[in-house]
Amino acid sequence: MSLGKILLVDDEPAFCELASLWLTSSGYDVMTAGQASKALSILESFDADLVLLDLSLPPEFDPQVTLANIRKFGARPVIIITGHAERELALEAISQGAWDFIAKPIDPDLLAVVVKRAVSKHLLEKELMAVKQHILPKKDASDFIGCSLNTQQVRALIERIAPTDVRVLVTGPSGTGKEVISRTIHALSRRSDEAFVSVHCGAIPADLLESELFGYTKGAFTGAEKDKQGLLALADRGTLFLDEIGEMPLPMQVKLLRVLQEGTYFPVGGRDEKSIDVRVVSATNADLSRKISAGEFREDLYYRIKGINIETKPLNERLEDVSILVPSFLQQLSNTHKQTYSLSKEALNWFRQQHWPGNVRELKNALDSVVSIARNGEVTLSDIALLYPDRQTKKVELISEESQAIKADNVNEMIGVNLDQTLDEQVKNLEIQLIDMALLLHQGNRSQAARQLGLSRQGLIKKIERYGI
Ligand SMILES: Nc1ncnc2c1ncn2[C@@H]1O[C@H](COP(=O)(O)OP(=O)(O)OP(=O)(O)O)[C@@H](O)[C@H]1O
Repeated sequence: MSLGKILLVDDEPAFCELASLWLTSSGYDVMTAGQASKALSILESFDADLVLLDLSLPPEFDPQVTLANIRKFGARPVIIITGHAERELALEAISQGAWDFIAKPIDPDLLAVVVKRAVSKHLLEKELMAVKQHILPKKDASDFIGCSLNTQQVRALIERIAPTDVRVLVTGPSGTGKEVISRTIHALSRRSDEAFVSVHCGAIPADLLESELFGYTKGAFTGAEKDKQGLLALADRGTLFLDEIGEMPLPMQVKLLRVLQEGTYFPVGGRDEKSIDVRVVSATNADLSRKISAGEFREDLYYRIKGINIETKPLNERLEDVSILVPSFLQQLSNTHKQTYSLSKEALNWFRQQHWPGNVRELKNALDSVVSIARNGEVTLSDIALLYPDRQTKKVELISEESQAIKADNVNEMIGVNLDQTLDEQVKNLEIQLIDMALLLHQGNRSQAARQLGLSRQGLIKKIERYGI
């Protein structure tokens, strides 16, 4: 196993060859470069844990130029190797961010110690970062992606209620992100270190649901050869996600109601009452009021699970979100496949102009498909036409009530994402665009636009002045 990756930057081929042989035989992966610019391009594909850098490099052969570029090597340690052994230069190199300084001719024993220390430090830092990213709780609801007012409101609600223990019912059409919302609530809650247990109430056969949820004791039924914990026990201290709760059979609804009222249950066949501490988040695309009227869903259970209701809208009522969803999913695909994907402007417009009856799930699947056939990672309209020959690029109307006056094209032109900009710049641009949109919708009436944006009239005027709208 390699001890780490080292990039050696020196313009003397003989030294490069010798040092590289020596480091390789000591267990490191080594690449070499004769110039700083070449070294930087190697780093794009070779994630070195250490850079060994000569200070006097072509074309300038000026140590000051090399010193000024040290930060371009990123967070990895840089050890300066040079014939210029002056103390001044050494100190300057360290002040510019170098890890250490070794003078030629190099003592191999000293190099071995210094290299080992620097590589270990960097590998430990990388490990620590990975652990931190894994364990640090997320602080916002940005996993629920979108820029429409509705999506922003949902995100704000998630962030407000996640830290409480209130029960949540997420309703809305299939593929609109109900599970994303539920997982985000868990991730932002004080229970985030505990389990998020998902139960698909419609997918588990009715006669198995009780034992799946409550577990069973040995001998409870034929085949129950030993005690088995149920999903409720697994979710203890965490979050229980009851997906498609509208499909839960009535007899099971009665039993669930008892758990929610008492916080206790009996495993199937068991006499020992178990206590449970779970936060319940439920989701459904069914109309529960209609189901209650039809006698298919218990009203008392409805009020037990409802707590706070978050409602998701169909994607075609918030088509602005497509402009943010597509680049975000594209970025996720690039990360997963370790390849850069991009989308031509026309292709992005095509995505903005579809109706997406299957909502975000359909949009995401369509993007997955076209990316898989795109040449050189760039998705074009012709790739889309190959997979969706019947879906022409056409103008669509936004159908949300308050947006009826605006053509989708207008909105899409107004809401743009640019991943090259800083977050602050993008937030500012988004604010300007949303204010523009609200003013347009209300024919310039600032009071109505402010109400729509959830601002006071004075607050809106301040923003208009600040942004020079
Ligand atoms: N706003 C969103 N941000 C990020 N991803 C989303 C969003 N909405 C939906 N998705 C993605 O779309 C797919 C479907 O989402 P999800 O399963 O949460 O929908 P759902 O409403 O629970 O669907 P169903 O009712 O069919 O279970 C997932 O891949 C999810 O990651």
